[in-house]
Amino acid sequence: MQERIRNFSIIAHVDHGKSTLADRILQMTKAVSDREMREQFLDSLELERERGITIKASAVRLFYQSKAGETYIFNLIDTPGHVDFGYEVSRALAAVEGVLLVVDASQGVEAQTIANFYLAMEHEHTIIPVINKIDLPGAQPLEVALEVEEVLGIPADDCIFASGKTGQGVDDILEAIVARIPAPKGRPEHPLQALIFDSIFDAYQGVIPYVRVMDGSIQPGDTIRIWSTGKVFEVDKVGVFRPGALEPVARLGPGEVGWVTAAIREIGDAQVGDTITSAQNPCEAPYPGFQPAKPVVFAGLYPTDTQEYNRLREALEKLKLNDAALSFEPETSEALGFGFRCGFLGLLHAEIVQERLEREFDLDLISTAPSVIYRVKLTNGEEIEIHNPSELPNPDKIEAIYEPYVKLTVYTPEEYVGSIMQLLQEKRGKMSNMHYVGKRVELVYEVPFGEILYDFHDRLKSISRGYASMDYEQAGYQEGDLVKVSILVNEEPVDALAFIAHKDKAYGIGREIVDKLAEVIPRQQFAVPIQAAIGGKIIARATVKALRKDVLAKCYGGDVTRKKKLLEKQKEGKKRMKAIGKVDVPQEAFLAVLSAGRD
Ligand SMILES: Nc1nc2c(ncn2[C@@H]2O[C@H](COP(=O)(O)OP(=O)(O)OP(=O)(O)O)[C@@H](O)[C@H]2O)c(=O)[nH]1
Repeated sequence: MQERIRNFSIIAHVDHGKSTLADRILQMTKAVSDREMREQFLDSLELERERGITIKASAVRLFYQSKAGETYIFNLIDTPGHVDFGYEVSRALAAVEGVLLVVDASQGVEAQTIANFYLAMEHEHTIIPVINKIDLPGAQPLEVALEVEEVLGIPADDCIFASGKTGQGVDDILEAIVARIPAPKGRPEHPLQALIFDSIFDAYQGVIPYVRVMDGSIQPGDTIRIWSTGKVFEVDKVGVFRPGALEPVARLGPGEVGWVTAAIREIGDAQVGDTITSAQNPCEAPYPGFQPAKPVVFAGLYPTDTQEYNRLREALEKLKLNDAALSFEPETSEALGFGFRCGFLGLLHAEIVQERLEREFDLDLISTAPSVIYRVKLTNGEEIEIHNPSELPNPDKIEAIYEPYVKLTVYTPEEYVGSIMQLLQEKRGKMSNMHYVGKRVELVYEVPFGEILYDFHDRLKSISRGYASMDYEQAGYQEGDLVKVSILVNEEPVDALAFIAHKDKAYGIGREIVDKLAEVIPRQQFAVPIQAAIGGKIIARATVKALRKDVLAKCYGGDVTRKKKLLEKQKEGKKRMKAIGKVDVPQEAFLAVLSAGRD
């Protein structure tokens, strides 16, 4: 039985066609009938479908009848490709023995192709290179196969040419999965050791951990222990993933991928990365090698309606269960009231969390501009971490400020190298390596993380006509000449608008922000000054001019329904506003810092 199991993931640079290929595999293994088939079947979140990207890894069990006539169980774990979600990729990889490394035949090897390849190598997985989208008119499958050989050291002959769209070559992929990927090794007679690689929260069943059984087996009625918390539960059901459903089975043996219900109510009791073992006969050690997700970007999330604070907390708790990388703690802002400081893996992650909170939990939120984590050495010798720019102490208390750096790898055709180097210089980057791989160049830089957080990726794409790609990893802290810029609206400092910037850039950014705020803050009955300041010194100012007439003035004595309509409309418009003193400030204003001074 165990020798007929194949556990694998699909990894690729973003948009190289993982989800489409997974769809085709589902279809060709008859897991989904042609009638049920819809595009990107595994992307079950509404948001994933709309954005066309995969956010969460999902698992599915398939049956494949090989050309030799034997039936195999395939457990396919789909993974996201965006750099923000690298954590999900590493979790998925801990649960499989092999990967399909998908490379777009018209784009070739890109930064995340390389990064994902190394992740798979670290796990010592079998790698099946798939040159995908060969149906495209611009496809150059042979050249890309040679590039795979040159850059990654995988023989070009190992590559399978395929199209997830037309299905061409997909049967070769299925045969290669059987032939090249080893069966899982687990030992049935050993004590249970199961790795939690994902989990969901169900209102009725509680936390449902998704597991990969490493050793031993698990079945209903077993008493299990969660390794890190020591908590004990009785297993209610176990099962496997069928397309669109959780299907119960009698037991999960070594090498199998499935789910467990055990009336686990507390969200913290079955964390991703933890190990489940037997309470009576525990394994010796937890499954190693999991990197806990570490948020690197922080932003405040506040309900527009202060009454919704508790609902927001509950929503965050539920979401966290489904998203191991999310962190949050209560925060109060003078301007925005009670909310949460939330930690994310990157900006896309932050955006997605906010959208999911609003859609799935029907909340209306204001978010502050995301910021990196600064470290500050105080004059009294103490060292603190700053997750929120408004918390930065006064300059006289600060000895040094340190900002996070990333090791940024850019992979580009050689003709764009000049402009990319210029962009990196502007971002205060320092080159640490550059080498040619055929006609492509790999640039490695150390850059302040805060500098590439906002629009760097867009700018890189635009100056290279979409051909350059990037990947980054955190690379420690370095001292920086940084200052806090406060923003004052109607003479009042607004804590939620404060930001930290390099001294040389602070003036420019401050200028742009006050101009932007003056644009987006609606006119009031009175003129509203907007100012940027460093310490007590005003560095920029702008004014929101006073309204000339009030909305109702023109229907004075007129039609009552029209008047009502106008008031309704005004209320609508207020939805995403926060009153700061006497001034209504819209959501856009809090994000003004994102677009200002970045180019
Ligand atoms: N012509 C052609 N287009 C394809 C093929 N496979 C995928 N595409 C298209 O490429 C785009 C990206 O495909 P996805 O399957 O969503 O890519 P992905 O790698 O799963 O993307 P993420 O989930 O965001 O990482 C979509 O517009 C697909 O329709 C293919 O074999 N041929």
